[in-house]
Amino acid sequence: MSEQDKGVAVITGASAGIGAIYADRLARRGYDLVLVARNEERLRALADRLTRETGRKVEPFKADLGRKEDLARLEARLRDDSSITMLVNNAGIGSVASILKADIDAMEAMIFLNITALTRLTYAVAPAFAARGAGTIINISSVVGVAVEMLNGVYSASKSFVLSFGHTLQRDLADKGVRVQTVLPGATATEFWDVAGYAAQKTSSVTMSAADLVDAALAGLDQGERVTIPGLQDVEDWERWEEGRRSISPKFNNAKPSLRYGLTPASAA
Ligand SMILES: NC(=O)C1=CN([C@@H]2O[C@H](COP(=O)(O)OP(=O)(O)OC[C@H]3O[C@@H](n4cnc5c(N)ncnc54)[C@H](OP(=O)(O)O)[C@@H]3O)[C@@H](O)[C@H]2O)C=CC1
Ligand SMILES: N[C@@H](C=O)C(=O)O
Repeated sequence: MSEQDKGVAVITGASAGIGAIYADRLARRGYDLVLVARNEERLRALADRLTRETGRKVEPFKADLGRKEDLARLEARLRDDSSITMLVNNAGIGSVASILKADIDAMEAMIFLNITALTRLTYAVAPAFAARGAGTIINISSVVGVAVEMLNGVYSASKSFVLSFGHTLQRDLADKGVRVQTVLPGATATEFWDVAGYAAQKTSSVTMSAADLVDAALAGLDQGERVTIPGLQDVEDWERWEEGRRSISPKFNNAKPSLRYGLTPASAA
């Protein structure tokens, strides 16, 4: 790999929305690309345009990450291709339905794509990056991973998983030369909302463009942020939240239940 060569970025969910913008921006930053999604026609059109405009090598990789066989093909590629230097775990679907309206099979499929696929792809690439002492993993979570009551509960919980998983990846990979960034988009104007069942959100005054979202997320990566929340205006709000979470953590484990439960500890009985 030459000095200007950034290697290959694998982007899941690259046929539309946030993933397609990552593809554009990373090609312009000098990455060759592997673009993953189900819609091959869209992937090819994007790959042709980016190759024409940037001269980078761009490969469409048709895969339904909701299917184990397709996921396994991509896992193998991530394990075996030493030119891969970045994974953007972006593919995901959402819903606005409450538990009384949502279909359980659709929820299971969402869990598989948003959690299982993202986890398996990370587990495939992380040992290779750690062995090479370099690599970047970008996981797309959501602000609803924190503001969990805002959308469908399974969707929000899946994004809380991505945020928690990111914290421990950062802990486990910190001294291995592997960067891990977790991105929490707020409402962003993409087809996500057509799939989720609330298309009107795309034109709301608080909704960000996918271009602004990705440009801010990449600026956050450049600044060394581990968690990037493009819409949050004051980063101290996040820092206070994190400080609260970290300061309560050492207080949870205790051999005795709290006095507020009024129990006589078993050890004294
Ligand atoms: N838009 C928003 O407001 C927010 C989005 N996010 C997150 O951002 C990420 C990207 O979403 P966004 O760009 O908005 O949504 P889009 O619907 O615009 O894009 C989703 C992408 O994922 C791909 N995809 C969906 N299902 C599968 C599958 N089974 N296998 C492979 N690829 C799949 C789609 O391609 P194809 O159909 O061709 O397979 C598409 O490329 C998601 O993880 C989402 O949860 C987070 C917060 C807010
Ligand atoms: N983050 C968006 C969805 O995940 C939202 O804010 O609605």
